[in-house]
Order: sequence, then C-alpha cells, then structure tokens
Amino acid sequence: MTTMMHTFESGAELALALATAVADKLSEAVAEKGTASIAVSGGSTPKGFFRALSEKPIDWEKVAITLVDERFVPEDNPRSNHKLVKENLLVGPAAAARFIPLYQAVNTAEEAAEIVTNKVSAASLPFDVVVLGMGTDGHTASFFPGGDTLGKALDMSTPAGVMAMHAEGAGEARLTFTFSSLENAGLLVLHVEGAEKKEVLEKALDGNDEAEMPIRAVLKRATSPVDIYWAP
Ligand SMILES: O=C(O)[C@H](O)[C@@H](O)[C@H](O)[C@H](O)COP(=O)(O)O
Repeated sequence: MTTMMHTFESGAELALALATAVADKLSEAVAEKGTASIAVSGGSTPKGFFRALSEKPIDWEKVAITLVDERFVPEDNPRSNHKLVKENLLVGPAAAARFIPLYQAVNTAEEAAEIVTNKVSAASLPFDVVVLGMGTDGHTASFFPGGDTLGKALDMSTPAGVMAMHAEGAGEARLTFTFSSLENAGLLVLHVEGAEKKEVLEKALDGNDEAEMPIRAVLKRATSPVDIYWAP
C-alpha cells in the first residue's frame, strides 16, 4: 500500500488542484486510447471539486462519468448522487460527457446492480480515475461497517461490477462498485476535508481491521497508489 498526502490551506485550493490532476489524467487517457472513464463519489464534500472540474477545457465528449456508489433512489430524489453530479459536474464544458447512472427503476437494489454490472463492460475497467470520499465511520463508497455484503464487496476475488449493500449507517439501500472495480484505477484519490475526518483517517491508517473501518481496504490493499487530498 502506498499513500501520498496532499494538504491544502482550504477546500477551494484543494478543489482547484484536484480538478487539475483529474483533468490531466483524463486528457492523458483520451490521448492514449481515445476515451477516458471516471467514477466519482457523492456526499457533500465533492461539490467544489465537481464545479472546478466541470470548467476544465478537455475532450469531454470522450469521457464517461459514473458513480462509485449510489443511493437506491430516483434521480429527482434529494439524496441522489446522480442529482448531485448532474447539478454540479455535468455543467459547462463537462455537460458533454457521457454519464452512466447506477440507479435503475426496478424493484430492488439487487436487480439494479445486476443490470448495471452488465452495462459496465469489462472493457471500461479499470477506471482511469476514481475519486473516493470517506465517512466519519470509516466507510468509503458504500462499504459500510456492518454492511450485509461488505465481505464480498471487499474481496478481491469478487468480479468487478456493482453490488447492492444494506447497512444501518447507509440510510436507504445502496449500489456500489466492488473494491476490485476501484482499487486499480489509473489515478486513485481519497478526498476528505476537516479535522474530524483527518483523525478518522489517522485511525484508519493505524489499524488493519477492515470490518471496523472499510476504508482500510483502500489504504492497505489497493494496487494503485492512493493520493489523499485533505484540507481543514
Ligand atoms: O453516497 C455517498 O454518500 C458517498 O459516495 C460516500 O461514500 C461519501 O463519499 C461519504 O459518505 C462521505 O460523504 P460526505 O462528503 O457527505 O462526508
């Protein structure tokens, strides 16, 4: 496991730097293979980063954007990560990108996971960029402590794809890419902000129990180096 800490004075400064690093990686991928792919996280932290990235003048028509994870709610639900991305990232130049939603209008998260897994062909993995967040409980993506499919989601032998996850701390049912889908991204970023999350991160780095803090799977076992972006 290799982690690199990038510390900034403010969230605004972090957003600009992360947007530049991500845009450079996406442009590099487009130059190399004609396409690029990125999986982003939801929640409250990434808004500034999304806004900064959306303004980057790259070849967005050749970029596929999807979500690391999603709440099992329709796009018009305030809890939807699709809604968050649509309002903050798929704007300006980045509106030309292709977005692949995880939510499907079916009865269960399990059915939706199967549909999306079939859509995200092996050809589009590994992702060129993955941007993860982290909760104060040490979850990332929808790898929540106590999650009903956490062991399978973190198991490297689980085929790449999307799984359903139910956990007390998750709220509604979740859809999440597996660890095996995310851990070998060309650029693997963990974006966290604030003093509390810095303490959570230090605790995660200081232990090995992934069931207690699933973020540890990323920090300790990811094939790709983990670029940690932090601001107060
Ligand atoms: O759907 C989600 O909630 C995210 O993908 C999740 O993994 C997020 O990154 C963390 O919960 C941190 O969220 P905040 O940025 O809101 O603290």
